[in-house]
Amino acid sequence: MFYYIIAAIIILIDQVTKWFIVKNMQLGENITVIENFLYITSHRNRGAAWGILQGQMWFFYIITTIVIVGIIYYIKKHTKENKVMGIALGLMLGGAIGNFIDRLFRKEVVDFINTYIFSYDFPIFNVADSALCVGVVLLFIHMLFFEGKQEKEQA
Ligand SMILES: CCC[C@@H]1OC(=O)[C@@H](C)C[C@H](C)CCCCC(=O)CCC[C@@H](CC)/C=C/C=C(\COC)CC[C@@H](O)[C@@H](O)C[C@H](O)CNC1=O
Repeated sequence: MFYYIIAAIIILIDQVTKWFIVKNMQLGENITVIENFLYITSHRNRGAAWGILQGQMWFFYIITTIVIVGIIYYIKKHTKENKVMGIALGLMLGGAIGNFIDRLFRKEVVDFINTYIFSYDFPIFNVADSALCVGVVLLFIHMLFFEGKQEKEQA
């Protein structure tokens, strides 16, 4: 249950930040937060990461539904003993639903976090993307660490 609360908090923060950007910024408007590193830019993306598959909304609905069902199944099945796994899945669930809401009601995703990592202009993203990425990374770290530990115990 606790992991769904993490997802709900992510969805809330994601939707509130997107609502704020849509309400208070013109499309393309740019606010400098940290010169040459972090900007808030009002941006829209009708695709997935790096703008791939522009406009393929049905594809995104299907994939996101599969992702959401898969995460809920995993939360039910595998998070009795794995708290870290549960937190990772909760973050991913919140992120997936956050972008799903945008795709359903706006037919595009609102992005606004514009960073330059080592002067590479990383694609503009949002809170939902961040939660998805942190969740994915956490899941990999946990699987690497936990699987390793399990094998050691069994060995
Ligand atoms: C984060 C997944 C993208 C997110 O997937 C989702 O919604 C999921 C739930 C549904 C998708 C239809 C299915 C996954 C597609 C896989 C994918 O795309 C490969 C991703 C790799 C990933 C490593 C884990 C890179 C990261 C990139 C970015 C995130 O940087 C923090 C740049 C984000 C910007 O391009 C921004 O414009 C994107 C826009 O917000 C819409 N977001 C999505 O489609």
